[in-house]
Amino acid sequence: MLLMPLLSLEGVTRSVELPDFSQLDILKGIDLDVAVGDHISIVGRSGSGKSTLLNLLGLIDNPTTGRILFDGEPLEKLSGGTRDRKRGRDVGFIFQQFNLLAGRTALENVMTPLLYASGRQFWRRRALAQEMLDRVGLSERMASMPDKLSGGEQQRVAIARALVRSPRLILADEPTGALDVETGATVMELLDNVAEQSGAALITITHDPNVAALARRHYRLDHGVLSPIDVNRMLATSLPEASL
Ligand SMILES: Nc1ncnc2c1ncn2[C@@H]1O[C@H](COP(=O)(O)OP(=O)(O)OP(=O)(O)O)[C@@H](O)[C@H]1O
Repeated sequence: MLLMPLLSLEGVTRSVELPDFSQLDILKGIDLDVAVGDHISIVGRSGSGKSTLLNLLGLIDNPTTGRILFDGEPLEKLSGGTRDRKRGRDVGFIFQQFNLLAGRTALENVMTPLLYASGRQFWRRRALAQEMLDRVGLSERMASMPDKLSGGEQQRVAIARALVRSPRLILADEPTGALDVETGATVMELLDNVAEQSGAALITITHDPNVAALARRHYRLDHGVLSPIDVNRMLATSLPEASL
């Protein structure tokens, strides 16, 4: 029996109207199925449409045409409030610049998403945040402020925060972009492991082929067109970033 994908994009396009009333087609006919436990990478150069696609994958924007299904349910059928709750509960975001709250400890940062949870997750928020920080290897740094943590440690706090509500989909937008190569590789390995342990799907959007290579399925976004790629061949031929 085939498992139903967690997230499906069917013929998705996204266009905007420019000030001169012409139409800019940013995303063109995108088909993508993301299953529970998948790790997908999407590479693309600047301006290829990565952020636009991320906003669709993250249940933030609507396609211009085509459909997005989450758990087999078309998103256009959901009210704004239901969609917001689904995003809060089921989608975790990780960004290049960590986006931690300054002046709040690592533990408080990780607890923040649980303030919007209900029931057990809300009442157990401190213990759940402690468990998550432990899983990313920061049990000794729970009381530290972000500005006292290294870049790699800050990104591990951000990973703990993204995963603390046990989302089923994790979107990582240039997660290693602000880290040196070695720290970036360690952080990606950790992210891959904790996502897998949680049974979540992980989508990594990056311009870096080495980061993309860590995923199990690889895609390239080029002028709004998404196509599968053989990332190992791309690495072997050492194509420069501009040719992604
Ligand atoms: N609302 C908008 N109005 C006009 N043009 C837009 C709008 N949103 C995006 N674009 C254009 O669409 C293209 C894709 O934008 P997008 O931000 O998705 O690219 P990107 O791949 O994320 O780029 P980068 O890696 O530089 O952030 C760009 O040329 C951008 O200027």
